[in-house]
Amino acid sequence: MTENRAVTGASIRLDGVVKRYRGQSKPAVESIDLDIEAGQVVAFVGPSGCGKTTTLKMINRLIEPTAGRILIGDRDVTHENPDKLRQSIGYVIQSGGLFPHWSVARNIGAVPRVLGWDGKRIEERTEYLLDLVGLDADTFRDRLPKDMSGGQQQRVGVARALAADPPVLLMDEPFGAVDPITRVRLQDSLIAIQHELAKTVVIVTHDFEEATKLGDKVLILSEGGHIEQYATPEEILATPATPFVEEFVGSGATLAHLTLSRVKDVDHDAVVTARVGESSHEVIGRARARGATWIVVVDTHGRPRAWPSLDEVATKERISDYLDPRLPVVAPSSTLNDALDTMLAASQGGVLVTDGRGAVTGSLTIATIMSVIRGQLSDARADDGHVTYTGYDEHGRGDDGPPEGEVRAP
Ligand SMILES: Nc1ncnc2c1ncn2[C@@H]1O[C@H](COP(=O)(O)OP(=O)(O)OP(=O)(O)O)[C@@H](O)[C@H]1O
Repeated sequence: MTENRAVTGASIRLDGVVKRYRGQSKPAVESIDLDIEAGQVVAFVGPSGCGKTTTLKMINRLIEPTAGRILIGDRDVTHENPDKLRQSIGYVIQSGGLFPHWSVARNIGAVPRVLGWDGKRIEERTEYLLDLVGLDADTFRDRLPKDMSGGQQQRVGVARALAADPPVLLMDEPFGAVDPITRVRLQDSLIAIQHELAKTVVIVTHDFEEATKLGDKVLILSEGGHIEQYATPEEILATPATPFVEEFVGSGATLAHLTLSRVKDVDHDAVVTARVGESSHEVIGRARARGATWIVVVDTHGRPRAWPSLDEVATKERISDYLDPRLPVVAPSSTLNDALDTMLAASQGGVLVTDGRGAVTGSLTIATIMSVIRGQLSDARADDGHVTYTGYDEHGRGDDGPPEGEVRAP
Protein backbone atom coordinates (compact mmCIF):
# COMPACT_ATOMS: atom_id res chain seq x y z
CA MET A 1 0.00 0.00 0.00
CA THR A 2 2.97 2.28 0.45
CA GLU A 3 4.46 2.34 -3.05
CA ASN A 4 4.60 5.67 -4.91
CA ARG A 5 3.32 7.63 -1.96
CA ALA A 6 4.83 10.23 0.32
CA VAL A 7 4.55 8.47 3.66
CA THR A 8 3.51 10.93 6.38
CA GLY A 9 3.26 8.27 9.06
CA ALA A 10 5.91 7.29 11.60
CA SER A 11 6.99 3.82 12.66
CA ILE A 12 5.84 2.45 16.02
CA ARG A 13 7.87 0.09 18.18
CA LEU A 14 6.76 -1.69 21.32
CA ASP A 15 9.76 -3.06 23.15
CA GLY A 16 9.00 -5.53 25.96
CA VAL A 17 5.80 -3.68 26.87
CA VAL A 18 3.90 -5.08 29.85
CA LYS A 19 0.58 -4.10 31.41
CA ARG A 20 -0.38 -5.39 34.81
CA TYR A 21 -3.62 -3.90 36.11
CA ARG A 22 -3.78 -3.36 39.85
CA GLY A 23 -5.54 -6.22 41.67
CA GLN A 24 -5.23 -8.63 38.70
CA SER A 25 -3.26 -11.82 39.21
CA LYS A 26 -2.26 -12.17 35.55
CA PRO A 27 -0.93 -9.35 33.39
CA ALA A 28 -3.35 -8.15 30.68
CA VAL A 29 -0.32 -7.89 28.39
CA GLU A 30 2.58 -10.17 29.40
CA SER A 31 5.36 -8.71 27.28
CA ILE A 32 4.87 -7.58 23.74
CA ASP A 33 7.48 -6.74 21.11
CA LEU A 34 6.04 -5.25 17.95
CA ASP A 35 7.35 -3.25 15.00
CA ILE A 36 4.90 -1.34 12.84
CA GLU A 37 6.31 0.16 9.68
CA ALA A 38 5.64 3.81 8.83
CA GLY A 39 2.70 4.21 6.47
CA GLN A 40 1.19 0.80 7.18
CA VAL A 41 -2.20 -0.19 8.50
CA VAL A 42 -2.05 -2.86 11.18
CA ALA A 43 -5.23 -4.49 12.49
CA PHE A 44 -5.29 -6.08 15.96
CA VAL A 45 -7.69 -9.02 16.27
CA GLY A 46 -8.25 -11.75 18.83
CA PRO A 47 -10.84 -13.02 21.26
CA SER A 48 -12.46 -10.76 23.83
CA GLY A 49 -10.14 -9.88 26.70
CA CYS A 50 -6.90 -10.81 24.90
CA GLY A 51 -5.45 -7.32 25.36
CA LYS A 52 -6.11 -5.58 22.03
CA THR A 53 -7.44 -2.34 23.51
CA THR A 54 -4.88 -2.33 26.32
CA THR A 55 -2.07 -2.63 23.76
CA LEU A 56 -3.57 0.10 21.56
CA LYS A 57 -4.07 2.52 24.44
CA MET A 58 -0.52 2.05 25.66
CA ILE A 59 0.68 3.53 22.34
CA ASN A 60 -0.85 6.92 23.22
CA ARG A 61 -0.50 6.23 26.95
CA LEU A 62 -4.18 6.45 27.74
CA ILE A 63 -3.08 3.34 29.62
CA GLU A 64 0.37 3.56 31.22
CA PRO A 65 2.60 0.55 30.57
CA THR A 66 3.92 -1.25 33.66
CA ALA A 67 7.25 -1.92 31.90
CA GLY A 68 8.90 -1.63 28.50
CA ARG A 69 9.47 1.13 25.96
CA ILE A 70 7.33 2.73 23.27
CA LEU A 71 8.95 4.46 20.33
CA ILE A 72 7.27 6.57 17.69
CA GLY A 73 9.73 7.13 14.87
CA ASP A 74 13.02 7.68 16.69
CA ARG A 75 11.28 9.24 19.69
CA ASP A 76 11.09 7.28 22.93
CA VAL A 77 7.69 8.46 24.16
CA THR A 78 7.49 6.19 27.22
CA HIS A 79 8.08 9.12 29.54
CA GLU A 80 6.98 12.03 27.35
CA ASN A 81 4.25 14.33 28.67
CA PRO A 82 1.11 12.28 27.83
CA ASP A 83 -1.01 15.32 26.87
CA LYS A 84 1.65 16.50 24.44
CA LEU A 85 2.03 12.96 23.09
CA ARG A 86 -1.71 12.69 22.41
CA GLN A 87 -1.65 15.87 20.36
CA SER A 88 0.57 14.04 17.90
CA ILE A 89 -1.50 10.84 17.78
CA GLY A 90 -4.98 10.78 16.27
CA TYR A 91 -7.48 8.67 18.18
CA VAL A 92 -10.84 7.42 16.95
CA ILE A 93 -13.31 5.45 19.05
CA GLN A 94 -16.64 3.79 18.38
CA SER A 95 -19.45 6.24 17.53
CA GLY A 96 -16.97 9.04 16.87
CA GLY A 97 -16.72 10.18 20.46
CA LEU A 98 -17.62 13.75 19.48
CA PHE A 99 -18.42 16.48 21.98
CA PRO A 100 -22.23 16.51 21.69
CA HIS A 101 -22.77 20.23 22.29
CA TRP A 102 -20.09 21.34 19.85
CA SER A 103 -20.63 21.87 16.15
CA VAL A 104 -18.76 19.72 13.64
CA ALA A 105 -16.27 22.55 12.94
CA ARG A 106 -15.60 23.12 16.64
CA ASN A 107 -15.07 19.41 17.19
CA ILE A 108 -12.61 19.17 14.31
CA GLY A 109 -10.75 22.29 15.43
CA ALA A 110 -10.31 21.11 19.02
CA VAL A 111 -6.66 20.02 18.86
CA PRO A 112 -5.52 22.78 16.44
CA ARG A 113 -6.99 25.37 18.86
CA VAL A 114 -5.00 23.87 21.74
CA LEU A 115 -1.92 24.04 19.51
CA GLY A 116 -2.59 27.75 18.95
CA TRP A 117 -3.38 27.69 15.21
CA ASP A 118 -5.00 30.87 13.93
CA GLY A 119 -8.68 30.87 12.97
CA LYS A 120 -8.13 30.99 9.22
CA ARG A 121 -5.78 28.02 9.22
CA ILE A 122 -8.23 25.99 11.33
CA GLU A 123 -11.09 26.92 8.98
CA GLU A 124 -9.11 25.85 5.90
CA ARG A 125 -8.03 22.63 7.55
CA THR A 126 -11.65 21.87 8.53
CA GLU A 127 -12.85 22.38 4.95
CA TYR A 128 -10.08 20.13 3.63
CA LEU A 129 -10.80 17.39 6.17
CA LEU A 130 -14.56 17.42 5.66
CA ASP A 131 -13.98 17.02 1.93
CA LEU A 132 -11.44 14.25 2.61
CA VAL A 133 -13.92 12.24 4.69
CA GLY A 134 -16.67 12.76 2.11
CA LEU A 135 -18.85 15.38 3.85
CA ASP A 136 -19.97 18.62 2.23
CA ALA A 137 -18.50 21.44 4.33
CA ASP A 138 -21.37 23.89 3.72
CA THR A 139 -23.92 21.29 4.81
CA PHE A 140 -22.16 19.93 7.86
CA ARG A 141 -19.80 22.60 9.28
CA ASP A 142 -22.35 24.00 11.75
CA ARG A 143 -24.29 20.81 12.55
CA LEU A 144 -24.42 19.24 15.97
CA PRO A 145 -23.51 15.54 16.18
CA LYS A 146 -27.05 14.58 17.22
CA ASP A 147 -28.36 15.86 13.89
CA MET A 148 -26.17 13.45 11.91
CA SER A 149 -26.27 9.72 11.19
CA GLY A 150 -23.89 7.35 12.98
CA GLY A 151 -21.80 6.99 9.83
CA GLN A 152 -21.54 10.78 9.38
CA GLN A 153 -20.54 11.21 13.02
CA GLN A 154 -17.85 8.60 12.55
CA ARG A 155 -16.55 10.47 9.48
CA VAL A 156 -16.27 13.62 11.62
CA GLY A 157 -14.49 11.50 14.25
CA VAL A 158 -11.87 10.57 11.66
CA ALA A 159 -11.57 14.22 10.48
CA ARG A 160 -11.07 15.36 14.07
CA ALA A 161 -8.41 12.73 14.68
CA LEU A 162 -6.52 13.93 11.58
CA ALA A 163 -6.91 17.63 12.40
CA ALA A 164 -3.36 18.37 13.50
CA ASP A 165 -1.91 16.05 10.83
CA PRO A 166 -0.59 13.44 13.27
CA PRO A 167 1.73 10.74 11.90
CA VAL A 168 -0.14 8.02 13.79
CA LEU A 169 -3.86 7.22 13.90
CA LEU A 170 -5.20 4.80 16.52
CA MET A 171 -8.70 3.42 15.99
CA ASP A 172 -10.56 1.36 18.60
CA GLU A 173 -13.44 -0.59 17.00
CA PRO A 174 -14.23 2.52 14.94
CA PHE A 175 -16.95 0.94 12.81
CA GLY A 176 -18.48 -1.31 15.44
CA ALA A 177 -21.67 0.69 15.95
CA VAL A 178 -22.90 1.24 12.39
CA ASP A 179 -25.00 -0.90 10.04
CA PRO A 180 -23.15 -3.26 7.66
CA ILE A 181 -23.54 -1.16 4.50
CA THR A 182 -22.40 2.05 6.25
CA ARG A 183 -19.53 0.04 7.66
CA VAL A 184 -18.40 -0.98 4.17
CA ARG A 185 -18.50 2.67 3.06
CA LEU A 186 -16.56 3.87 6.09
CA GLN A 187 -13.95 1.16 5.57
CA ASP A 188 -13.60 2.17 1.91
CA SER A 189 -13.30 5.83 2.91
CA LEU A 190 -10.56 4.96 5.35
CA ILE A 191 -8.69 3.05 2.63
CA ALA A 192 -9.03 6.04 0.25
CA ILE A 193 -7.86 8.48 2.94
CA GLN A 194 -4.95 6.25 3.83
CA HIS A 195 -4.03 5.96 0.18
CA GLU A 196 -3.80 9.75 0.05
CA LEU A 197 -2.12 10.41 3.39
CA ALA A 198 -0.09 7.26 4.18
CA LYS A 199 -0.31 7.61 7.95
CA THR A 200 0.54 4.77 10.27
CA VAL A 201 -2.80 3.34 11.36
CA VAL A 202 -3.48 0.86 14.13
CA ILE A 203 -7.01 -0.45 14.29
CA VAL A 204 -8.62 -2.76 16.86
CA THR A 205 -11.46 -4.88 15.54
CA HIS A 206 -13.47 -7.96 16.53
CA ASP A 207 -14.00 -8.80 12.91
CA PHE A 208 -11.39 -10.88 11.10
CA GLU A 209 -12.90 -9.96 7.74
CA GLU A 210 -12.52 -6.26 8.55
CA ALA A 211 -8.93 -6.90 9.67
CA THR A 212 -8.04 -8.60 6.38
CA LYS A 213 -9.73 -5.87 4.37
CA LEU A 214 -8.07 -2.94 6.12
CA GLY A 215 -4.77 -4.30 7.37
CA ASP A 216 -1.54 -4.35 5.40
CA LYS A 217 -0.69 -6.65 8.28
CA VAL A 218 -2.87 -8.37 10.87
CA LEU A 219 -1.78 -9.01 14.45
CA ILE A 220 -3.58 -11.98 15.98
CA LEU A 221 -3.40 -11.96 19.78
CA SER A 222 -4.38 -14.56 22.37
CA GLU A 223 -4.86 -14.08 26.11
CA GLY A 224 -2.25 -11.98 27.81
CA GLY A 225 -1.41 -10.04 24.66
CA HIS A 226 0.46 -13.05 23.31
CA ILE A 227 1.30 -12.72 19.60
CA GLU A 228 0.03 -15.77 17.71
CA GLN A 229 0.82 -14.38 14.26
CA TYR A 230 1.80 -11.02 12.79
CA ALA A 231 1.69 -11.18 9.01
CA THR A 232 -0.12 -10.08 5.88
CA PRO A 233 -3.71 -11.33 5.46
CA GLU A 234 -2.56 -13.53 2.58
CA GLU A 235 0.13 -15.17 4.71
CA ILE A 236 -2.26 -15.77 7.60
CA LEU A 237 -4.84 -17.39 5.36
CA ALA A 238 -2.29 -19.46 3.47
CA THR A 239 -0.17 -20.54 6.44
CA PRO A 240 -1.71 -20.08 9.88
CA ALA A 241 1.25 -20.03 12.28
CA THR A 242 -0.37 -21.89 15.19
CA PRO A 243 -3.39 -24.13 15.89
CA PHE A 244 -4.91 -21.09 17.66
CA VAL A 245 -4.75 -19.04 14.44
CA GLU A 246 -6.14 -21.93 12.45
CA GLU A 247 -9.10 -22.18 14.79
CA PHE A 248 -9.56 -18.41 15.03
CA VAL A 249 -9.61 -18.00 11.27
CA GLY A 250 -11.54 -21.27 11.17
CA SER A 251 -14.41 -21.95 8.83
CA GLY A 252 -14.42 -18.29 7.83
CA ALA A 253 -11.21 -18.95 5.90
CA THR A 254 -12.85 -19.75 2.59
CA LEU A 255 -15.04 -16.69 2.72
CA ALA A 256 -12.14 -14.63 3.99
CA HIS A 257 -10.41 -15.38 0.69
CA LEU A 258 -13.19 -13.40 -0.95
CA THR A 259 -12.26 -10.41 1.15
CA LEU A 260 -8.86 -10.49 -0.50
CA SER A 261 -10.43 -10.00 -3.94
CA ARG A 262 -11.27 -6.37 -4.50
CA VAL A 263 -13.60 -4.63 -6.87
CA LYS A 264 -10.52 -3.06 -8.51
CA ASP A 265 -9.23 -6.56 -9.38
CA VAL A 266 -12.13 -7.42 -11.70
CA ASP A 267 -13.24 -5.88 -15.00
CA HIS A 268 -15.77 -3.08 -14.79
CA ASP A 269 -18.34 -2.08 -17.38
CA ALA A 270 -18.31 1.48 -18.64
CA VAL A 271 -21.34 3.63 -17.78
CA VAL A 272 -22.99 6.48 -19.67
CA THR A 273 -23.43 9.51 -17.43
CA ALA A 274 -25.69 12.54 -17.75
CA ARG A 275 -26.05 15.80 -15.85
CA VAL A 276 -29.32 17.12 -14.47
CA GLY A 277 -31.00 19.42 -17.04
CA GLU A 278 -29.50 17.79 -20.14
CA SER A 279 -31.85 17.01 -23.01
CA SER A 280 -33.24 13.48 -22.54
CA HIS A 281 -33.32 13.00 -26.31
CA GLU A 282 -29.59 13.69 -26.62
CA VAL A 283 -28.73 11.51 -23.64
CA ILE A 284 -30.77 8.60 -25.00
CA GLY A 285 -29.01 8.95 -28.37
CA ARG A 286 -25.62 8.91 -26.65
CA ALA A 287 -26.54 5.87 -24.55
CA ARG A 288 -27.96 3.89 -27.49
CA ALA A 289 -24.84 4.57 -29.54
CA ARG A 290 -22.86 2.81 -26.80
CA GLY A 291 -25.32 -0.04 -26.41
CA ALA A 292 -26.45 1.06 -22.94
CA THR A 293 -29.98 0.47 -21.67
CA TRP A 294 -29.63 2.72 -18.63
CA ILE A 295 -27.62 5.75 -17.61
CA VAL A 296 -26.21 7.28 -14.45
CA VAL A 297 -27.35 10.77 -13.47
CA VAL A 298 -24.43 12.55 -11.78
CA ASP A 299 -24.00 15.82 -9.87
CA THR A 300 -21.43 18.49 -10.74
CA HIS A 301 -18.70 16.44 -8.99
CA GLY A 302 -19.58 13.32 -11.00
CA ARG A 303 -21.19 11.66 -7.98
CA PRO A 304 -24.08 9.35 -8.89
CA ARG A 305 -27.64 10.35 -7.94
CA ALA A 306 -29.79 7.82 -9.80
CA TRP A 307 -29.53 5.18 -12.53
CA PRO A 308 -32.71 5.32 -14.59
CA SER A 309 -33.45 3.07 -17.56
CA LEU A 310 -33.72 4.75 -20.99
CA ASP A 311 -37.49 4.15 -20.81
CA GLU A 312 -37.61 6.14 -17.58
CA VAL A 313 -35.41 8.88 -19.08
CA ALA A 314 -37.76 9.11 -22.08
CA THR A 315 -40.73 10.09 -19.89
CA LYS A 316 -39.22 13.58 -19.28
CA GLU A 317 -37.89 16.18 -21.68
CA ARG A 318 -34.84 16.88 -19.55
CA ILE A 319 -32.84 14.79 -17.09
CA SER A 320 -34.50 15.40 -13.76
CA ASP A 321 -32.87 15.55 -10.36
CA TYR A 322 -33.75 12.65 -8.16
CA LEU A 323 -31.64 11.02 -5.46
CA ASP A 324 -32.19 7.28 -5.42
CA PRO A 325 -31.75 6.33 -1.76
CA ARG A 326 -31.13 2.68 -2.64
CA LEU A 327 -28.36 3.33 -5.16
CA PRO A 328 -25.83 0.54 -4.62
CA VAL A 329 -22.32 2.00 -4.64
CA VAL A 330 -18.93 0.46 -3.87
CA ALA A 331 -15.33 1.66 -4.05
CA PRO A 332 -12.39 0.03 -5.85
CA SER A 333 -11.11 -1.06 -2.44
CA SER A 334 -14.41 -2.76 -1.56
CA THR A 335 -14.17 -6.52 -1.44
CA LEU A 336 -16.25 -8.71 -3.69
CA ASN A 337 -18.09 -9.79 -0.57
CA ASP A 338 -18.95 -6.12 0.13
CA ALA A 339 -20.17 -5.71 -3.44
CA LEU A 340 -22.43 -8.75 -3.10
CA ASP A 341 -23.81 -7.52 0.24
CA THR A 342 -24.46 -4.08 -1.25
CA MET A 343 -26.33 -5.53 -4.23
CA LEU A 344 -28.41 -7.80 -2.06
CA ALA A 345 -29.26 -5.01 0.39
CA ALA A 346 -30.49 -2.89 -2.54
CA SER A 347 -32.13 -5.85 -4.35
CA GLN A 348 -30.17 -5.01 -7.48
CA GLY A 349 -28.16 -7.11 -9.90
CA GLY A 350 -25.28 -4.66 -10.16
CA VAL A 351 -23.40 -1.91 -8.35
CA LEU A 352 -21.84 1.37 -9.36
CA VAL A 353 -18.14 1.82 -8.69
CA THR A 354 -16.95 5.22 -7.44
CA ASP A 355 -13.50 6.68 -6.85
CA GLY A 356 -12.12 8.09 -3.59
CA ARG A 357 -14.12 11.30 -3.94
CA GLY A 358 -17.35 9.52 -4.83
CA ALA A 359 -17.36 10.12 -8.61
CA VAL A 360 -18.72 7.22 -10.66
CA THR A 361 -16.15 5.32 -12.72
CA GLY A 362 -18.06 2.24 -13.90
CA SER A 363 -20.34 -0.58 -12.89
CA LEU A 364 -20.04 -4.20 -11.92
CA THR A 365 -22.62 -6.91 -12.39
CA ILE A 366 -23.46 -9.81 -10.16
CA ALA A 367 -22.60 -12.17 -13.03
CA THR A 368 -18.98 -10.95 -13.02
CA ILE A 369 -18.69 -11.35 -9.26
CA MET A 370 -20.31 -14.78 -9.27
CA SER A 371 -17.92 -16.07 -11.88
CA VAL A 372 -14.91 -14.91 -9.82
CA ILE A 373 -16.39 -16.37 -6.64
CA ARG A 374 -17.22 -19.63 -8.36
CA GLY A 375 -13.61 -19.96 -9.47
CA GLN A 376 -12.33 -19.22 -5.96
CA LEU A 377 -14.76 -21.59 -4.30
CA SER A 378 -13.88 -24.46 -6.57
CA ASP A 379 -10.21 -23.90 -5.70
CA ALA A 380 -11.01 -23.63 -2.00
CA ARG A 381 -13.30 -26.65 -1.98
CA ALA A 382 -10.33 -28.81 -2.82
CA ASP A 383 -9.27 -28.50 0.82
CA ASP A 384 -12.43 -27.26 2.55
CA GLY A 385 -15.49 -28.95 1.12
CA HIS A 386 -18.24 -27.70 3.42
CA VAL A 387 -18.62 -24.03 2.44
CA THR A 388 -20.98 -23.26 -0.42
CA TYR A 389 -22.65 -20.20 -1.80
CA THR A 390 -26.12 -21.50 -2.54
CA GLY A 391 -29.22 -19.71 -3.65
CA TYR A 392 -27.78 -17.35 -6.26
CA ASP A 393 -27.56 -18.06 -9.92
CA GLU A 394 -25.55 -16.19 -12.49
CA HIS A 395 -28.48 -13.93 -13.36
CA GLY A 396 -28.28 -12.36 -9.97
CA ARG A 397 -31.51 -13.72 -8.63
CA GLY A 398 -31.35 -15.25 -5.19
CA ASP A 399 -34.13 -17.37 -3.72
CA ASP A 400 -35.52 -14.18 -2.19
CA GLY A 401 -34.08 -11.87 -4.84
CA PRO A 402 -35.87 -9.39 -7.02
CA PRO A 403 -37.82 -10.37 -10.10
CA GLU A 404 -35.65 -10.18 -13.19
CA GLY A 405 -37.34 -7.02 -14.42
CA GLU A 406 -36.06 -5.06 -11.44
CA VAL A 407 -32.47 -6.09 -12.02
CA ARG A 408 -30.91 -3.01 -13.51
CA ALA A 409 -27.57 -4.28 -14.66
CA PRO A 410 -27.90 -7.33 -16.92
N1 LIG B 1 -9.01 -1.03 33.95
C1 LIG B 1 -8.84 -2.36 34.08
N2 LIG B 1 -8.64 -2.89 35.30
C2 LIG B 1 -8.44 -4.21 35.45
N3 LIG B 1 -8.43 -5.08 34.41
C3 LIG B 1 -8.63 -4.62 33.20
C4 LIG B 1 -8.85 -3.22 32.95
N4 LIG B 1 -9.02 -3.03 31.61
C5 LIG B 1 -8.90 -4.25 31.05
N5 LIG B 1 -8.67 -5.19 31.98
C6 LIG B 1 -8.46 -6.64 31.75
O1 LIG B 1 -7.35 -6.78 30.88
C7 LIG B 1 -7.57 -7.82 29.93
C8 LIG B 1 -7.42 -7.25 28.52
O2 LIG B 1 -8.46 -6.29 28.27
P1 LIG B 1 -8.62 -5.51 26.91
O3 LIG B 1 -9.74 -4.56 27.08
O4 LIG B 1 -7.31 -4.98 26.53
O5 LIG B 1 -9.02 -6.71 25.94
P2 LIG B 1 -9.61 -6.65 24.46
O6 LIG B 1 -8.89 -7.71 23.71
O7 LIG B 1 -9.55 -5.27 23.93
O8 LIG B 1 -11.10 -7.09 24.75
P3 LIG B 1 -12.47 -6.75 23.98
O9 LIG B 1 -12.32 -7.34 22.63
O10 LIG B 1 -13.49 -7.47 24.80
O11 LIG B 1 -12.63 -5.27 23.98
C9 LIG B 1 -8.95 -8.37 30.22
O12 LIG B 1 -8.82 -9.52 31.01
C10 LIG B 1 -9.62 -7.26 31.01
O13 LIG B 1 -10.57 -7.79 31.89
